[in-house]
Amino acid sequence: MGIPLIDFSKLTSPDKAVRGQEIQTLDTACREIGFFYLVNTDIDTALMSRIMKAAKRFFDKPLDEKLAIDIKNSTNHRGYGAVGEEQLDELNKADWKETFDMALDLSADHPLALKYPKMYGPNQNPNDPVVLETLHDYYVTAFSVAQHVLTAMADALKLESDFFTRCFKDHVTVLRMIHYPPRPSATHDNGAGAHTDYGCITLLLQDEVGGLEVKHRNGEWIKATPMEGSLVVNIGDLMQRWTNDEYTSTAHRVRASEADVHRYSFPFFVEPDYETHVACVPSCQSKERPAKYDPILSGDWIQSRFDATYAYREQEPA
Ligand SMILES: O=C(O)CCC(=O)C(=O)O
Ligand SMILES: [Fe+2]
Repeated sequence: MGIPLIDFSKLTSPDKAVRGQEIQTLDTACREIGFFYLVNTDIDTALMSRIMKAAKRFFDKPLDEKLAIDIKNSTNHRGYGAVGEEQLDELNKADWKETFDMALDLSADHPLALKYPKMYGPNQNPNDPVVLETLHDYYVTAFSVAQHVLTAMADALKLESDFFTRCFKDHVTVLRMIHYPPRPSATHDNGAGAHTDYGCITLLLQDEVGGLEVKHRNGEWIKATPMEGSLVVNIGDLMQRWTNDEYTSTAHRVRASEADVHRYSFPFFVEPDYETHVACVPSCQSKERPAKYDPILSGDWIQSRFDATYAYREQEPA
């Protein structure tokens, strides 16, 4: 089984029959593999190529300029992460990548930043206005695409259409740029270690290099081969929990690029308001299938997943 393809223009079609059929395909993809390609979105090829250029511009800057916005100096995890800083798979080698994270930009004295300082607060922005403007444009457009996908998922799960989207007032959705530089040695085959994503859904834009692999439930790793103009979307842990394990958060990894090859990718981690009450959705439980998980605040859950990654990193630096 490969990775299914969903047509965003059909998901948002005014023709009920067309939309209904695509929602059915979406539902099956979310249950069976938790990954799909999304085509014909509002992120047009011009915006895709703008953000690719912006990433090259940003990561090409001298290291000391990037370290001026080091993610280590941010309590709320925003800014630049140097190579070796993140290790997603604790049994493997350090991820061979550098990153940049941004999200909703709140001042440090905003009530939410005071209450949840690890999640809310200021961004650490690149000082290049072209890069910053591009990131902003991409964020806004990707957010709108994500909201349409979440609406379709709510419909697929027979919930009120805004069941998920109403939880995105003070959301913690993160846009990340990743640069995978050429691998340091022939034996370092790890771009990003095997992991699942923490949030609701992730919308990933990748360049033409390839390397992303998805773990099928039969144990095989399937290549998510780049498809021009598409996003790769996957279900995260929070959505899996919300749906009582009906929608699947699937492990994935990135193989290191070949010698001399640079890869760029852009995950958009769609995560709701910290105080979203995540309790098993009504349509995913019954007498025969009781709720498996206790209700939890979205932010507490995401934070606990995050802290687990950090704890490991602090014990055993890469
Ligand atoms: O770079 C990629 O293709 C995937 C990255 C990823 O899975 C992540 O950052 O969570
Ligand atoms: Fe991921």
